[in-house]
Amino acid sequence: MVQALLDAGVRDAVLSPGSRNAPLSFALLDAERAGLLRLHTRIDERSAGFLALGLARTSRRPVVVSCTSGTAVANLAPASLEAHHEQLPLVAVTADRPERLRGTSANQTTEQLGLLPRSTTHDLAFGAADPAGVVAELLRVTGPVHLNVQFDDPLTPPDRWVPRAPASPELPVVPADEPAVLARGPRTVVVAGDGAGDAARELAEQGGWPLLAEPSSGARCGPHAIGPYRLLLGAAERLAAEVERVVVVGHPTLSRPVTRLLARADVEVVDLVGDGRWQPRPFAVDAAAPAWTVAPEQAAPADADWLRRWQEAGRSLDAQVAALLAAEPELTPYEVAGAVSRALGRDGLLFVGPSSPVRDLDLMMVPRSAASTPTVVANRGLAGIDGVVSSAIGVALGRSAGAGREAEAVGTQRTVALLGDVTFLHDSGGLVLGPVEARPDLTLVVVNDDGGSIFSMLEQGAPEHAEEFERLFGTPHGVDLASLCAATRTPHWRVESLAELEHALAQPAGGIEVVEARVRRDTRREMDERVRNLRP
Ligand SMILES: Cc1ncc(C[n+]2csc(CCOP(=O)(O)OP(=O)(O)O)c2C)c(N)n1
Ligand SMILES: C=C(O[C@H]1C=C[C@H](C(=O)CCC(=O)O)[C@@H](C(=O)O)[C@@H]1O)C(=O)O
Ligand SMILES: [Mg+2]
Repeated sequence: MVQALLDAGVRDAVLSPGSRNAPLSFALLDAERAGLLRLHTRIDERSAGFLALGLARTSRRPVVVSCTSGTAVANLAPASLEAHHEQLPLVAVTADRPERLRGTSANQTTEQLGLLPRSTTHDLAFGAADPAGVVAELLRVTGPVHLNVQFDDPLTPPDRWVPRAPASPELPVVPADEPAVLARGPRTVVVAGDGAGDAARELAEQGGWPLLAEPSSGARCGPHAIGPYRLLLGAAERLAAEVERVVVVGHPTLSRPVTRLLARADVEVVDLVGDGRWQPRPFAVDAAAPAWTVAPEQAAPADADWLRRWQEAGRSLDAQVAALLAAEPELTPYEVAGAVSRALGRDGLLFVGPSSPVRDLDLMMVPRSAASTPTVVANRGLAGIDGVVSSAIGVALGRSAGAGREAEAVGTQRTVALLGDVTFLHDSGGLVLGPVEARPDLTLVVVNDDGGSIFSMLEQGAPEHAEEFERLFGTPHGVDLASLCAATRTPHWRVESLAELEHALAQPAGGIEVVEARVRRDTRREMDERVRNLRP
């Protein structure tokens, strides 16, 4: 089975300890000893799943996560769900008791098929005829896979196994789709959500249209990208009212003004479907194709000033946001996001957590040239706050040279993560690594406002809910992150000012480190309102 996984392109495996999965554990170690894969062990299966997800994201290979039977399997569900919504190749190989024990009160025995509901599932009977064929077939699907393997005693191998070097599988080459032709036509904007890719930027530049690109779109660069687009789409914004057509690419998830724009009855929506991961759309679509190109012979856009007006308005708002923040007496979360985005160059990679950090980055990440923009990735499939520390470690490891790894999937410079304090606490167990586990260079920038500030800026943050807010939504915790990091001997640096933060970012310690930026949460709603009320 492990040989089949190697032949299918697996080069990383994450293992959580157990007895029932011992046959697999020994075989995975044998494969590592043969230099054919990297084995990572993690105590917590939920962290293991998200570590594997991060590895799959940047290595662009299927990654195995393996565990014992029982509740361990259910702990892989969050990462498997995220893998489904992002169509990432997560291969859960779970150990099970033999079928004859199912439905009995045998120890650590439950119905494991279906525990990972959005995964292509196969139940492999003990001693099955052709496990390799099963694995090879399973790994041809896109998205998460659940291979449930019944193991029977004895669980420890009589001798060691010597795997053979896998034939390097030709990673599937997806043929480029023949693009459909799009008239230059009306006042158009291109919305690039998570995973959109460079096609969104290229189309916007072909059409002469403004590009409204989220940080993890892979398109937030070039002269058409409008940084503070979300403010320009705000309620009272004239430019937004003039939009007649939207080309939507990738998975937009960040802001209600974009959701409202896509839902407008007077706006034509053209969908660049790509690989179809996010179909069907939650809004009406007037035209869809896997690829689009602008008719070269078409006349110039109906409104020759359309792009220039967006660019000027964007520059005006950028300047106003900078002035507003400069007048703040203390470090703000917006400045943290801006400093982190400036700290990375072309080959840098930023993993951004959900909630306010990704939205602050959406406002503050000033678009640069395509040649100088770092890669930005996030778990936007379901925007969970779970597993973010582990996914960030996995993303960093997936970039580094490993067993049998070809050239870098993405960049070679440093990896930084930007996440909130509640998100960090939710997976601080991701910092628990054994003494021989591979450790990447990774700076985790934790924006600590002692709770969940996102809720302050939503309906539940309104003054009428003030009495219940902290207990139900703010969830202050008072955790001392320095002590928490000390427990795993993770270097920790607390900063209170922009200068300190920039200094910390310029001095990466090597290995996994935490830079804690202390900011206020009690002024967030009011400051957010002032930002949203800015007008070009
Ligand atoms: C697994 C999961 N649980 C709960 C939520 C709901 N949720 C979204 S954001 C958030 C709070 C995040 O707080 P923090 O990480 O500190 O970010 P902040 O908004 O304070 O910057 C919560 C609980 C979620 N998205 N995923
Ligand atoms: C808190 C959760 O997620 C919510 C976070 C923000 C979303 C939102 O409305 C952002 C508004 C904006 O920036 O324009 C909200 C939403 O999509 O409605 C998310 O539910 C959560 O419960 O996970
Ligand atoms: Mg917070």
